[in-house]
Amino acid sequence: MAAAAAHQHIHEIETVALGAASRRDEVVSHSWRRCIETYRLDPSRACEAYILPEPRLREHRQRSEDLIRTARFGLETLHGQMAGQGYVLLLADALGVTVDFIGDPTFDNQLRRAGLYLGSEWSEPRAGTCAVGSCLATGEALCIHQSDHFDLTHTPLTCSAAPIYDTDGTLAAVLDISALRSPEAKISQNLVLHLVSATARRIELANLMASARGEWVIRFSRSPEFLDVDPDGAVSLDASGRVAGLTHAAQKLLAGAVGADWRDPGAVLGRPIGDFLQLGLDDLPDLTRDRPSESRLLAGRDGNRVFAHAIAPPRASPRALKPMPSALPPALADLSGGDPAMDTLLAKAARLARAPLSILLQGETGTGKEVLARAIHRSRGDAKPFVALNCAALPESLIEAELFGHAPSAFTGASAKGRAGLIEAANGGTLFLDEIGDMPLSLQSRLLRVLAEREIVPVGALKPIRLDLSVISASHRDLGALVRQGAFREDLFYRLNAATLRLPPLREREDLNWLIERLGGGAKLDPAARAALLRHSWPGNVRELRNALELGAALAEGGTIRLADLPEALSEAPAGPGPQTWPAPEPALTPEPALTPEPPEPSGRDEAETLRALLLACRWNVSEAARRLGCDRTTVHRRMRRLGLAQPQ
Ligand SMILES: Nc1ncnc2c1ncn2[C@@H]1O[C@H](COP(=O)(O)OP(=O)(O)OP(=O)(O)O)[C@@H](O)[C@H]1O
Repeated sequence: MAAAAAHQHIHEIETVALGAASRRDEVVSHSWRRCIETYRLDPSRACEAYILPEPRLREHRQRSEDLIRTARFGLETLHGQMAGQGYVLLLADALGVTVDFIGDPTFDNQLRRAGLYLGSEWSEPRAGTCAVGSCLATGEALCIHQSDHFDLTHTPLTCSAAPIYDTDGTLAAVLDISALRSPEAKISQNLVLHLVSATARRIELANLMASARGEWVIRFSRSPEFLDVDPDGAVSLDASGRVAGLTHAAQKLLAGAVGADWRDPGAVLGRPIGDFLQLGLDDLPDLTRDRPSESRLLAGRDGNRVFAHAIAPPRASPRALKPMPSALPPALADLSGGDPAMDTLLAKAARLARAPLSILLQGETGTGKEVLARAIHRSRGDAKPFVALNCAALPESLIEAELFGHAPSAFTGASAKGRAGLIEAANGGTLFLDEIGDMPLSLQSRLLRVLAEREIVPVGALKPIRLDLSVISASHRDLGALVRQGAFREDLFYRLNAATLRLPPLREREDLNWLIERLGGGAKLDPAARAALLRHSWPGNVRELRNALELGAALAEGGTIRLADLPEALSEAPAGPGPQTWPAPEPALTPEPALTPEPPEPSGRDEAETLRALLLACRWNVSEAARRLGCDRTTVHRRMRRLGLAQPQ
C-alpha cells in the first residue's frame, strides 16, 4: 500500500473506532472497534502473518483430526470449482489456526508470507480484522475484502469465510477462501462467499450424519426439489424425540420458530422437537423418501412452513453394523453386535475355550450366561456332550443323584438298572453348573472332590469312573462375596474359577439396537415402540428384551410392533425401575425348589392385561404362550390362577 493510502487507512480506522459513521459493512466497523478497544491493537503497526512452530501446529491438527477428515472432501470439491482463479482454501480451528490448506504450490513463498498457509494463526486479537478471526468473533459468514483488513500487511488480500458448527451448536471451525489479488469491488466476492457457505453447510450435514448412527435424522429445505439432494439443515433426534444434534441452519430455523436467540446454547439442543415444529415421533415414517417431497411439509410453531425428509436409523442388520471381531469362532462372534465390553469378553472366552480350564460366568439374571456357556462349548467344535444342571432348581436330595448317578437299586425308589449321573453323562464334553451359588454346602464338598480327583464313584457303586470334562459354572450371585460370607467353599471357588467372565447388564450394552433387530425376528417397530425399547432400563436383561419382543410380535398387526403391543412396563419408562445394582445384596442362600426356570414377571397392574393379551394372541393355547414366554405350561397355569384369568367359554 502506498504511503498516502496507508495513512488514510489508519486514519479511517481511528475515526470509525471513535464512533464516526462508516461506509464499511457493519461487521467490519464493529471488528475495527474490537481491535482498538478490546485487543488494544495499533493500526499504524503492521505485523507479519504469524505461522505456528511445527510442534504446536501438530497439536492443533491432532485435536482437529475428525474435522479435517470430514471436511477434506468438501475442501477438495470447492478447490476444484475455484481452480485456476488464484484462490486458496484454509480450514481453521476454533482458535483460528489453519489446520488444513489447499493452495497452488507455485506461489508457496508468497502465500506463506501472506499467512495463507498451514499453521497460520488468524484470530482477531493476533491478526486484527480478517475473515477467519471476524467469522470466529461473530459466528457468521462474511467477506473481509482488501482494505477491510485492520492490519496494513493484509490489505492486498480478499478473504471470505463461513463458520462450521459442531452438532452440539458450538463453533468448531472456519472455512476460508482467500486470494492474494482480486478486483477492487467487494461485490466481486459475493459468489465466493456463497460457495464457501454452501461447503460449510455440507460439511456440517456430513458431520451430523456421521455422528447420528442409531438416531432419526430430519433434513429441512425451503424447496421440495432440493430437499432430498441438497438440504438446508438437519437435526438428529434421540429415542425420546429430543434434539440430539443439529446443523447451524437447523439451529437458526428451530430457534426462529419459537422466537428464541439461536446463540443461546440451550435454545434448541436437548428439547423435544415438538416444541418447535408440529411433529411427533410417530409422524416420522410419513416424512421418509417413500412419500412425494411436496407432501412432506411441516409447520413451525411460528406458522412458517418447511419441507422435511426423515431418515430412519439404519436397520441394524446383524452383519452390517457389526465390526466382526476377526478371529472369533462363529458361535461366539454371534453373541455381540459390537458392544466393546462384550467383544473383549468374547475374545477372552475364545482363548479360554481352547484350554480345558474351569470357567466361572458372572452376571445379572438374563444376561446370557447359559447362552455363553453353550457358545463356548460349541466353539470347541466337536459333537461332545453339553450337560446343564440348574443347581437352584433341584432339592438337595435330588442334586446328588442327578450329579453323581446311582448304582442299581442304590436307594429306595432308585432304578433297578442304575442310572448315570450328569457328571458322567458330560464326560468328554462340558458340564454346565448353573446357579452354582445356590449349591448346598454339603454338595459343594462332594463336587470339589470330584473335580480334584477327576474321577467319580456313582451312589452305591464300588468302582470309580475316570473323568475328562470341562466345567463351566454360572451364577447371578457374586461368588467372591459368598465366599467372604462363608456361604461358598473357598477351595471350590478357586477350583471352578480358573477364569471369570463377567457379562455386562443389558442397560450398559452399546449394541441394544442390534439385539432388538436380532431378537425381533424380522418384525418392524414403529418409532414410539423403538423409543420405549431404547430407554427402558431392562432389569431382566436380554431375557426381558426377548420376552418383550415376542409379546410385541404376537400382538403386532400388519407386521409392525407398536408401543401398545409391548409390555406396559415399557410405556411407563423412563419413570420405570432404575438400574439394578450388581452384585445384588445376598442375605442368605435360599435355593428355590422350582423345577423350571421362571421368566421375569411383568411388574405392576399390567401383568394380567399382558398375559391376557398374549393368551388371546395364542388363541388360549397355554403351551404356545409358555413357549413364547420361555417357561413351562405349569408356570402359565399358575399365573393364570393367581390373576384370575380363564378362557372365555
Ligand atoms: N447374545 C444373545 N443373543 C440372543 N439371545 C440371547 C443372548 N443372550 C441371552 N439371550 C436370551 O436371553 C435369555 C436369557 O439367557 P440365559 O438363560 O443364558 O441368561 P442367564 O444369564 O443364564 O440367566 P439366569 O441367571 O437367570 O440363569 C435366553 O432366552 C436367551 O435366548
